[in-house]
Amino acid sequence: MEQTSLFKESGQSSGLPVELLEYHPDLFSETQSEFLLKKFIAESPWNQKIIKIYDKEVITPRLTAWYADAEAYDYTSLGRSMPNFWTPELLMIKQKVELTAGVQFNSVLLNYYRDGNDSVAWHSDNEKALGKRPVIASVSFGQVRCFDIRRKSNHREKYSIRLESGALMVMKGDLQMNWEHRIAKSMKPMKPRVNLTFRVVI
Ligand SMILES: O=C(O)CCC(=O)C(=O)O
Ligand SMILES: [Fe+2]
Repeated sequence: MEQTSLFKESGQSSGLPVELLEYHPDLFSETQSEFLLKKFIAESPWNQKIIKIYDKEVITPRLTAWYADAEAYDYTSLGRSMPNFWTPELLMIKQKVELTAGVQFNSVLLNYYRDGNDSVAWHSDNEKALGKRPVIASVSFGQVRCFDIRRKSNHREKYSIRLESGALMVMKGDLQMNWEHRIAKSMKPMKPRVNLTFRVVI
């Protein structure tokens, strides 16, 4: 079973070296973030996926939508659904994120956490299609949620970073190789949050 967060809210500094994680608050203003949050919630083609965990089918506790360049991926051979076409808002955000991250992305995964019951379990984004040391740029709109990080080889080595509305976090280097992350459920009342993770799929 998934647990609620064990960590104290530790502010904006993750404590991790910048070679692994960068945090850029206020990439988008409060007004812009509020506008984009509402637009994404209302207009994205949200899916709720069913995944297998230990042979049991479970419904993912959040909604997702994904977008990619038409030529970015051989979708059919990987059994993935067709991506959606970029919207003007996503292209605007992508451009801004690319300037700060210094990488050009060809896809984005949107996650919609409706309330404190929505979450993503411990994982690392180490799919083959992302390459060995992927740069993943994560933009958050809406409710501040805690992003927990733990070392794979020693779960006691852990960090937690509050992802604020309008902020950009860049994950890179060995982060996906040696660390896992999650957004835990919360007992506190939580308003909606939309997160965008820009990726390069190869
Ligand atoms: O919502 C977040 O901040 C994290 C999402 C995430 O880890 C993912 O999409 O792989
Ligand atoms: Fe992730």
